[in-house]
Amino acid sequence: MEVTIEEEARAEIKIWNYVLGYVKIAVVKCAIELGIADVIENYGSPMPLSELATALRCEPSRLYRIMRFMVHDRIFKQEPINQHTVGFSSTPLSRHLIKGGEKSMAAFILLMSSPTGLAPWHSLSARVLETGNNISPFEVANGKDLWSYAEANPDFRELFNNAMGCDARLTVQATIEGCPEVFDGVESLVDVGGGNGTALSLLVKAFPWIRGINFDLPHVVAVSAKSDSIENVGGDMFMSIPNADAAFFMWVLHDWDDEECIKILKKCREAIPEDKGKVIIVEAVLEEDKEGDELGGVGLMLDMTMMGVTNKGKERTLKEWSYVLRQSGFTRFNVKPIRAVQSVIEAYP
Ligand SMILES: C[S@@+](CC[C@H](N)C(=O)[O-])C[C@H]1O[C@@H](n2cnc3c(N)ncnc32)[C@H](O)[C@@H]1O
Ligand SMILES: O=c1cc(-c2ccc(O)cc2)oc2c(O)c(O)ccc12
Repeated sequence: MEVTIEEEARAEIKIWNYVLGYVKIAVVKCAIELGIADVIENYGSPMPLSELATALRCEPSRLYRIMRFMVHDRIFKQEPINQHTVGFSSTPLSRHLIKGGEKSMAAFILLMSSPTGLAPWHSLSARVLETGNNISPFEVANGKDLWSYAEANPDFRELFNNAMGCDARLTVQATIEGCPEVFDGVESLVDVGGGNGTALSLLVKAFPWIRGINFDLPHVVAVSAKSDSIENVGGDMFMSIPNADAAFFMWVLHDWDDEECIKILKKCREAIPEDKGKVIIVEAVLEEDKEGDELGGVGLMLDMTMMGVTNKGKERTLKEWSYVLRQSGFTRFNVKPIRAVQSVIEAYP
């Protein structure tokens, strides 16, 4: 088939985007480390380069080049201050770079751009080969699987748990806004693999009738947030799960293969009441590839991440979720899309 000049031109632009693909994460890492988004947000009106450079103690011409890149990528806006000067302003995107902000993804970006975060990507091809077995690129690079490595390295554990907390804040907010009815009548909720407790603390705040149990590996809950309405319980979800009206799983089942998910979900069935119990699963549901479906593209990148960092984890289609749930003894389920890469799946015994 004939290739048009436009197609060839688009291909060349696209290949340069792959060649220089690391630049975007390098620049946002730099912006987070310098605190650029924090300073511009606090300034409250368009901030001139000279003041930004002074506040951050940066060399103005190099800071200008960083800002020019981020304005081009629509991270910041450039707006006139007067006839002669322009200043930089925040955008919804730049607010994700504010450290500790409620929409912050800063800790996630710091995880992904850290040496440990980048290490898995050097051995993805080995994983795909027939000889690749079930050892993840993460384990090849770090000598241990993700969970054992996190247990042995407190600094990495904190980086990882803080990164997951970033997503939890955004996704739980989207869940609360998108399908609050899921939590009606739920008096006790166990968050299985709840990490540092970010998700559960937001859920009990939004739905104050819920008594929460944050359940994770013992070394994780040892440093999880403490509160009156949440009990932290350490254990292994493959062995047993604390009893509750409902079990909540966010970004946990995609870390495991079907057989492992079925084991976990069978333990979960034992933990919830047969009549009014349910599981609430917050995970991506992959769909057929649709042109321009940006969220679908994020789901597929997440699937690559699962291939890189877990030994057997993967993202699942609706058919694959249906298989896992039915094999675990759940008779019916529904899927609720929310404003996130994940959807909310409610499944009943
Ligand atoms: C990707 S994180 C998700 C954390 C949290 N649900 C969130 O979305 O922010 C997966 C969690 O599963 C936990 N986990 C791994 N193996 C586990 C096990 N055998 N029993 C209980 N939790 C486990 C990890 O410690 C980690 O906190
Ligand atoms: O988005 C992620 C990223 C990771 C990750 C990346 C790099 C590393 O060196 C370790 C972990 O892990 C994730 C994960 O386990 C998960 O359940 C969801 C998302 C991510």
